[in-house]
Amino acid sequence: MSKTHLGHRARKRFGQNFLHDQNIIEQIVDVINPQPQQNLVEIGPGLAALTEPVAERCQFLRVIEIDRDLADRLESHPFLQHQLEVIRGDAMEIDFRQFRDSDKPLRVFGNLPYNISTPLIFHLLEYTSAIQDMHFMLQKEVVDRLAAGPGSKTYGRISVSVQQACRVTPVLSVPAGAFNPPPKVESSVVRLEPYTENPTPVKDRAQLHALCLKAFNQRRKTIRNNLKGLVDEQQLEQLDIDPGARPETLSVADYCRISDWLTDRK
Ligand SMILES: C[S@@+](CC[C@H](N)C(=O)[O-])C[C@H]1O[C@@H](n2cnc3c(N)ncnc32)[C@H](O)[C@@H]1O
Repeated sequence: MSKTHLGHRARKRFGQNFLHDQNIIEQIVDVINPQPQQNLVEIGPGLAALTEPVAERCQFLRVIEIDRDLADRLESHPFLQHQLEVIRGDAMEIDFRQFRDSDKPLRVFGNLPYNISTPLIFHLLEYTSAIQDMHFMLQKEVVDRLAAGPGSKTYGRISVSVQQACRVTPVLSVPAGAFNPPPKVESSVVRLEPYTENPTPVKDRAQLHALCLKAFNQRRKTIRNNLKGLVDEQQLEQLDIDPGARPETLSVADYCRISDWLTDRK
């Protein structure tokens, strides 16, 4: 356990790095831009660094917190009690469709626990039809991967899967000193906006995710080799894909074409 912050010992296993820099907190809340009556959900409110200023602007919000001590604190918060619905549990197990409201599209935000940020993003991709936007603090390295285009060293499976579903915009760099305890890495805030009119539709997202896992398994190998047993060379050519290309040179649209071919073949 690390040093105390507001009387709470940060728990490593829950990825607890609490924001304490008021200037950065204000910048993040400005980026989220919460409005009265909006349907907001925060993942990992912790000691309410973002919760308080967001609740001030939107009047009511739901928060999902796994740490029982922190959930207790939030439920008895001196001035937020009536503005919060505290959901105790693991965000990875939450069906976000339950928060859908036909008049108020869901907005999700959070300073995410870095130890589960990638699986959590994949979990949230299952609910993009119910979500208007997401703002997350992540390791800078993860934000770079989310935003990377083909040909870049950081372009990989998560870039393809997330960019297929969402517009990705890195919005703010945050130094380690803004947190208590400071993480060992740099952080960034990213905005993810699920497409309403998708420029790269795909028939089955689970198929696309499985395909990308295989395609990027060995980055030095060609796409022909990585997809051996799944798609043969001739088929790749028919799909207008060079079988000798490396996985990081294929576009999101290329992966969607292969994925749809696999789906149709089932
Ligand atoms: C990086 S801290 C951020 C805390 C606070 N929002 C802030 O910015 O100071 C991550 C928070 O997520 C909570 N958390 C960790 N794993 C979680 C999970 N699976 N589901 C929900 N909350 C989780 C932690 O207990 C902690 O409060």
